[in-house]
Amino acid sequence: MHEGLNIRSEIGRLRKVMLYRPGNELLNLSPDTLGPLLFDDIPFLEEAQREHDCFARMLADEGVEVLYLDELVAEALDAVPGARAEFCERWLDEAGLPGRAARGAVRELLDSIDDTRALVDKCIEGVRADELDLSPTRAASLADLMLTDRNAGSPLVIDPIPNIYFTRDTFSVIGSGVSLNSMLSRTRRREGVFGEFLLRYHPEYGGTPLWYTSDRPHNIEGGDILVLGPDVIGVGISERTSPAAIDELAARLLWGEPESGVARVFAFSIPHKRSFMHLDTVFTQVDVDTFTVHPGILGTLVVFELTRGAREGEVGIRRLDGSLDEILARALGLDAVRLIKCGGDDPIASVREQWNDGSNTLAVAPGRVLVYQRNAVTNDILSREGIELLEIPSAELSRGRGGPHCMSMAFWRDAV
Ligand SMILES: NC(=O)NCCC[C@H](N)C(=O)O
Repeated sequence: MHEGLNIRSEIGRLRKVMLYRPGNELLNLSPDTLGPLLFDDIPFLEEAQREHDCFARMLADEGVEVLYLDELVAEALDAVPGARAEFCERWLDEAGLPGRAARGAVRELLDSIDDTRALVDKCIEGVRADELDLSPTRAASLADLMLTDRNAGSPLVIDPIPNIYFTRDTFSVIGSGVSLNSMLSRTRRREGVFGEFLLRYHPEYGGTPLWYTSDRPHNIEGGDILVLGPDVIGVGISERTSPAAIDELAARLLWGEPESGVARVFAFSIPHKRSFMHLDTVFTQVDVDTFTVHPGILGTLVVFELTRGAREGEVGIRRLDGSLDEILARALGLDAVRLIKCGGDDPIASVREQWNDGSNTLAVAPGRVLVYQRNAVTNDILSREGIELLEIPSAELSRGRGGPHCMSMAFWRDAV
């Protein structure tokens, strides 16, 4: 048993991880909502679940304890009297439902669900108008009527939360604390509520030190945070993560109480576009001195190092010169690191496989990583370079634009 949280690297033997198995929320995706809900296509649910179960089984076979987000949230809500009702109200606020009567009808629907995990799953699934008892006579406002009128409104009163299977993003374990992230998009901000309650009320994880909180105005997402070593993290300045959020996070990690153990924060500026969405779609660590990288990033990077400044509470910032491998070697305290290019030197394979998360790997131990099976060119190169691969079937899971690293939140790793 590994109690609590302990993440001081990206590669130490993985002991405990949090996943979320895709569920009925994917059935509430439709062509018109793909854009705002950040999907590129609609996955075939049954197959996505089969692939995800295979992912979870491979982790378990490696001796990793696999926890599920919805189960943890349900345990948290059951642990404290009143937590379930508080969660429902908070989730309703975040859903942004305009009509008062509609809100009451959704609350009734939630209250009719006995099992708390089923309640949590319902909140992820979304709510359709035809599930509600909201006759025109009960509707209190135009907003209520528009929500439920077959000809005027959308069939969905509350959207699904389909990206929640990317558990990497809404909160990030750093050391034995957590950055509860402030997500950029509306759909992903709604995910934050689940982490918030887990970290507030869960018997084991409640009371975890928070290095950042989701109510902060500056956006930061977990895919941009890589724990490179016991005292050093990397953060992407990206489409999703603003420099101001990194300033705040760094100040807290470097100076706050309780101590985080972090003494250096490397901020990597990456292009603001969907294929480079987060730092972990650009590079991930596969061994003590080895990373797999998107070749598109080589040569274009601006990097800063943030450390304690001279005066209490002050953060010193230095712009770093050098290539990505030199900067990563400096961060890890090594003479050199090896970068393995996603897709090798083939310009089409490299962009195609990066689009399908070829450089988004999850290490279960140094030199042993989970990868998507579909990225054959990259996987072949990694194997030839001596990295042991566990390949996950990935035809459907990849349609959400995230790989094994995005689909997992590591809770506990042994020291390297
Ligand atoms: N860390 C990651 O890169 N996560 C993948 C998130 C994919 C999701 N569809 C999103 O756009 O946020």
